[in-house]
Amino acid sequence: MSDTDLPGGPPEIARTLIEALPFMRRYQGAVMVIKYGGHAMGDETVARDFARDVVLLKQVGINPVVVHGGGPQIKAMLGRLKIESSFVDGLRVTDAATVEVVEMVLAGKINKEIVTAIQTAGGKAIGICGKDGGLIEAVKLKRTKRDPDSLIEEAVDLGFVGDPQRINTSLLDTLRGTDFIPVIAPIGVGADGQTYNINADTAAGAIAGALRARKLMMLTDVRGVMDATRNFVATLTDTRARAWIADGTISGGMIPKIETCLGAVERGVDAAVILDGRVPHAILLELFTEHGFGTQILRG
Ligand SMILES: Nc1ncnc2c1ncn2[C@@H]1O[C@H](COP(=O)(O)OP(=O)(O)O)[C@@H](O)[C@H]1O
Ligand SMILES: CC(=O)N[C@@H](CCC(=O)OP(=O)(O)O)C(=O)O
Repeated sequence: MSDTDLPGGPPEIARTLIEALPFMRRYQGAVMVIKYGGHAMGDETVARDFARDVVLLKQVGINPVVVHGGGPQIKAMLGRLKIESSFVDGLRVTDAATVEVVEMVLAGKINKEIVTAIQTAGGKAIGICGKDGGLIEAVKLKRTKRDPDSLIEEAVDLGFVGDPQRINTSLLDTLRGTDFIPVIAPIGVGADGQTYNINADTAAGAIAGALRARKLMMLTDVRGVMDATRNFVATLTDTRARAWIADGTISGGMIPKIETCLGAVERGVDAAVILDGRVPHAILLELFTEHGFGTQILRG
């Protein structure tokens, strides 16, 4: 039997593994923060593949840290409980009843589902939220909006939406030398014990910055960042990103995502990438191929 009888068979698999080798060597021991968005985790097969990818990273000596969202799942639970919800610039306005549901869904249900998926894929995972070990110290997020008529900056009250002030990495540092993969729900805690709902992108960026991660990967439900004509862009600079936010090319949930990536590279993360988590093995394609897979956010 010749190689041509084996389309996508052993020779191609071997080539793929060989191509991955230099990247595996380059990333040996590196911390990779993976933001796993609520939209990216919808499908059961994709969720299983995600877990397998994370286990593979750990197996080859990389240190994945998973920070997850769960916006659609929070929406569904709030709907069942008949609690109304609204968003300002991609952030959920969070009152006392809402923050309770957010914590239940994120730190309870979703966090443990991801832990179970990783364990089922043969890895070891430990699920925590920003309260555990005082991981994410937060304060109430301050937001202002300019009134288009008077041009005066007005305060917008988002309720219990948190702004991470300090990331206590000691628990994550301890886990780094072990087999355990941390899975983090974006719930923060105030000095007074108040629970805060933190946008998962923001939490992932703060954690990636504090850990000086090699890469921050933001898994979402689009190919990457799209320009005004809806074409995929492979790289996006700071200046262009800000212009596109101002003219509406980038909107909604993509705004905190881009702001987070910009903040992370400023804080010393080598690369921040937005990629399609619905594509099977998106993480492996990003890390172990020459051209990567998503939109890379750059300074300048
Ligand atoms: N320029 C843009 N390029 C890509 N997506 C965009 C853009 N502007 C807005 N979006 C929206 O941002 C969404 C991703 O943000 P979000 O829904 O918060 O995802 P996640 O739940 O994964 O965090 C996309 O589904 C898309 O509708
Ligand atoms: C303040 C704020 O908006 N918090 C988010 C937290 C979850 C999240 O960010 O989930 P995704 O990554 O799936 O969008 C929320 O309540 O939906």
